[in-house]
Amino acid sequence: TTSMFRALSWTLRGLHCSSIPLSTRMFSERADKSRSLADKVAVITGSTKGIGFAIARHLAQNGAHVVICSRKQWNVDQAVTTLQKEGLSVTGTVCHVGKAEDRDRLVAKALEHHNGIDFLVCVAGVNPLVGSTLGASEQVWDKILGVNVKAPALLLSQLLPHMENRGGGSVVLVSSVAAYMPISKLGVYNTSKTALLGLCKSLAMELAPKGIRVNSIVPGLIKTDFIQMEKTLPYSLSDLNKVYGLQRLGEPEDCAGIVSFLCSSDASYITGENITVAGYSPKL
Ligand SMILES: NC(=O)C1=CN([C@@H]2O[C@H](COP(=O)(O)OP(=O)(O)OC[C@H]3O[C@@H](n4cnc5c(N)ncnc54)[C@H](OP(=O)(O)O)[C@@H]3O)[C@@H](O)[C@H]2O)C=CC1
Ligand SMILES: O=C1Nc2ccccc2C1=O
Repeated sequence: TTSMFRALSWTLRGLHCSSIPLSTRMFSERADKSRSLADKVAVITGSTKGIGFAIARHLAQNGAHVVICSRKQWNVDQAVTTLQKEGLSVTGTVCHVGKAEDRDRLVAKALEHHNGIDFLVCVAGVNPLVGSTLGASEQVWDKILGVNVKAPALLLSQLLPHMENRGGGSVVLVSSVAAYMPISKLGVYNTSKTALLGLCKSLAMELAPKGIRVNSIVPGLIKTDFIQMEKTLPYSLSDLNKVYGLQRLGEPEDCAGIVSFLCSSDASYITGENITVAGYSPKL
């Protein structure tokens, strides 16, 4: 509960609500110490739109230098320009996370002006298939697992020495409630998002001795371009939230404060966690 309260405080800080009454002196002192991510460097994949863009903006508002990327140069240019105009420290490059040479370019970009990397947030994800799991071609399996599951691990392996240089770091993976509760006709995607939860646990264990924490966020339905294909499904996923939840769909910004929190020193004893951001709780 305390960590969720801190997470909420981070979310509100991002919205510049600095006048929140803090209940205890101890909490207040700790929060002050960890206010800033200044001098930290964050790499965020799939960050020119939607959830990744909101996370990039929030981390940068908290003082981090943020390196954004996505597949399309135009999207990168637009996103960098928008955030720089807001006075934020942001650079970017084209990177399709499934391509080794693109990942190399991203790492080089992140190291251009800085001598290490502190945070990696893996947001890029794809779902090219609406259809049955067993009807999926090998090509579809390779694409979905390649981008959603393999790429975060491969990119992290490239960034690892640069995180170790900094004496530790924080990694955040982006799964989905589809990991817990399969969405019909998205079987391969569901499977990839469940695999990410396993990846989170394994990496958390392997990297703990190096002081690198690995957590994941598990979004529910968030209003972005990604969910356009929901309209092709024979039912409305937002009904779930209407029955169990906070009676609204999520906004990309709903996913941002929790990531800044997980990167911050307030979360320094939290690793291997999967945190749902769905307006309802799909698990015990
Ligand atoms: N929206 C939702 O309801 C939910 C989303 N998620 C997850 O959140 C993540 C982001 O989704 P969301 O923000 O909604 O999607 P958006 O479509 O709004 O944004 C996706 C971003 O990722 C980039 N991108 C796509 N493919 C790649 C790739 N191969 N390499 C690098 N960048 C890429 C896109 O830019 P470009 O086209 O230039 O590459 C864009 O910047 C995904 O992993 C998704 O599975 C999870 C649960 C719910
Ligand atoms: O792709 C997705 N579509 C969704 C709809 C509802 C909840 C999660 C998701 C996804 O991750």
